[in-house]
Amino acid sequence: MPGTWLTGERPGARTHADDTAPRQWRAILLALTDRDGSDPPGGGSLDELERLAATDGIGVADRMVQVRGRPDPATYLGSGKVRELAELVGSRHADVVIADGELTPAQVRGLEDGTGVRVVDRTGLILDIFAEHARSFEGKAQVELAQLAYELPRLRGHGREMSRIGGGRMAGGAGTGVRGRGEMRLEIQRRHLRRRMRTLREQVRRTARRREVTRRRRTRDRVPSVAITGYTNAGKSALLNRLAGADAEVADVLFATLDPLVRQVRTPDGLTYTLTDTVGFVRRLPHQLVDAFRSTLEEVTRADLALHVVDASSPQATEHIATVRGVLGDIGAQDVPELLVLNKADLAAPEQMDTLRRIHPAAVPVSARTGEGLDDLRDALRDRLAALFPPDRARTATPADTEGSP
Ligand SMILES: Nc1nc2c(ncn2[C@@H]2O[C@H](COP(=O)(O)OP(=O)(O)OP(=O)(O)O)[C@@H](O)[C@H]2O)c(=O)[nH]1
Ligand SMILES: [Mg+2]
Repeated sequence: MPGTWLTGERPGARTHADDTAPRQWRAILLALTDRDGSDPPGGGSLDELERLAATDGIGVADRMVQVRGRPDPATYLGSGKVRELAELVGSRHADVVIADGELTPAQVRGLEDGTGVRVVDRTGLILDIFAEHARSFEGKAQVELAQLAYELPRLRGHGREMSRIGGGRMAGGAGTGVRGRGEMRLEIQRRHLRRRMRTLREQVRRTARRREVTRRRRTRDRVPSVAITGYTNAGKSALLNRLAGADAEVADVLFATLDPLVRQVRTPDGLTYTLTDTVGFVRRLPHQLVDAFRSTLEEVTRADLALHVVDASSPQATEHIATVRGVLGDIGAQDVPELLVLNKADLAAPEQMDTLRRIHPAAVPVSARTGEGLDDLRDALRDRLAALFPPDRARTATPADTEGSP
């Protein structure tokens, strides 16, 4: 499987001249920022990039931020800054440069030529993490699909810009006729990727269809469904474990969960509902992943209620809420009723908790760690479900009965 940028040379696989033991990869984080230093990307953004890097087993040697309105089309940074970056790479013994923004293939090449080390962007890093965490057949197929979508335009020699820069070098005189040999090889590679993508899409579609059948049966039986959603690392899996007595993987890394996990839960007054844990969101979630994971993400779209979990202890809690709602809108889940949960109440500063509660009066503060607030959450869930599924209707009506009625 063609992987992303680290395939075949995972961190730790390298040794340095002065020590023989394998060591962790070291990265320089790179960002462009507007003149006022706000967005993109403020400190929060590079902090998040650092967490993403750590999740992928990469340590951060240093950060470099250039104030610059628009990236240079060839080198991302200005040429003086590229030299500065190369010096930083050398003095910090860095192995890789990770850019917070999205780089064009030309910019990757420009920066790699300028620094002599591997250069990757945020999307490539996130794809790598997803590839490491994919467990199920479906998850792996989705990740590979996203990787191929990312790679397709990055194959050397693609596009108009490349036919000028690289095309001449690759095809120059080596082939016959109008198209050089390099260009033909490229076309074969591209065709191969596209064919593989079609196969993967079909696999993903088949799994999604199977899930759809199960879901339809539950709808017919009027079993309400609650989907846990939220930013990555918010504590979604921890909450599922608390509410459903499940044993979903809980880990202090980003994107620990990629596959939907469904559990049945009974409220104290006997209402049964399903609770689904699924993949978390992140700011600027790569569109290749949104496309590939659409059927997984749509678990929320089909749910009767979205349990939106927020890490209330994060300084970025408000941005995270906005990001999650944005992605939910993108996948067509904006009309699913939401119950907001302010998780990690044990960690959050009291002032921050007060602020969040003021802005979101209906939100329920809980701690999946200590269990605090869980009874309130169970009550809130019961009330919301009872409102959505009045007991008399739940027994008599079927979806077909209500279809088309006002
Ligand atoms: N202090 C504290 N830590 C929590 C709480 N809930 C979860 N955590 C921790 O936060 C980290 C992430 O928890 P998960 O349940 O894996 O988060 P998630 O939302 O499922 O994350 P992904 O699946 O990676 O998107 C873990 O280290 C948990 O132990 C809480 O209420 N308080
Ligand atoms: Mg999880």
